Amino acid sequence: MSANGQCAQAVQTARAAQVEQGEQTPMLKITGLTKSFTIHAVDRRIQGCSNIDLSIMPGEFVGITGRSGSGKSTILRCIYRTNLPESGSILYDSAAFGRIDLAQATQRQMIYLRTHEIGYVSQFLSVLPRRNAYDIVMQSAIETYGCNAQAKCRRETSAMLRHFDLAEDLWDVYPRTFSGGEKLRLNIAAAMIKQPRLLLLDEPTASLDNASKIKVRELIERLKGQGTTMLGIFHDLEFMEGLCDKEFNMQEGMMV
Ligand SMILES: Nc1ncnc2c1ncn2[C@@H]1O[C@H](COP(=O)(O)OP(=O)(O)OP(=O)(O)O)[C@@H](O)[C@H]1O
Repeated sequence: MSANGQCAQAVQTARAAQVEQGEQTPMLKITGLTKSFTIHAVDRRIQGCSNIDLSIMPGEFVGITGRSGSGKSTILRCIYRTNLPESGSILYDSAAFGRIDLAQATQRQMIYLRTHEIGYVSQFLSVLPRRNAYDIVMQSAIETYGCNAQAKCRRETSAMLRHFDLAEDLWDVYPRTFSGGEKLRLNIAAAMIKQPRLLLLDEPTASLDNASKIKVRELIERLKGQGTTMLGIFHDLEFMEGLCDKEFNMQEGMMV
């Protein structure tokens, strides 16, 4: 068994003991998270988020709302570590590493977690060069099911692309030319095929029509049913209704 496999087994045993003793720990516990940005060109400091405390239990769906620029995405980017937190801790209950502070984790640990445990869907697709739409989702499937399960990966990839109504004549096209909604649907398909333990959703319905929003909602409900823990930012309050277990509002970098 690999080192990661042994580590994951030890973590599972410890977790089972906790559940037996009725001490379920949060999947994510953020304490005092602060992040500001320095814009050197104008010698200015801009507050992203300030002194954020937030706990999410396993399987919970937590929603964050708030005005544009209030710091919502900064929190998600600190968890995913595309922003390096300035202070505070982000304790994540990892399957492979046990309790790990994402604010302090190494790059190698973060790459492992992004590949296997933590998914991120943003309103923007970071397009990979020379990868067509099918290959992008297929790559996520291979990372999930392994390269020995090619047939299953192909089946799941096609099913996911069809679920999000991505026209088959776009499957072999580089997504650089896609519309905003097509890019977003592809992004969601690639993230959701992984069935991550923790899914971060940064306005996943921003440029979708109603039919696509319903499909996103269906998939979120399915993931929730499977026990995926989710933290999502939404402007569309109607979409959030009945979906979130807890809801927080951000104002000027603080959670209220
Ligand atoms: N990389 C960066 N460099 C400089 N300033 C940044 C950077 N990222 C975010 N900010 C600033 O931090 C503040 C919070 O940004 P953030 O993206 O978290 O807001 P938001 O609430 O997600 O907004 P929106 O709803 O419009 O996406 C904003 O004032 C923004 O200009």
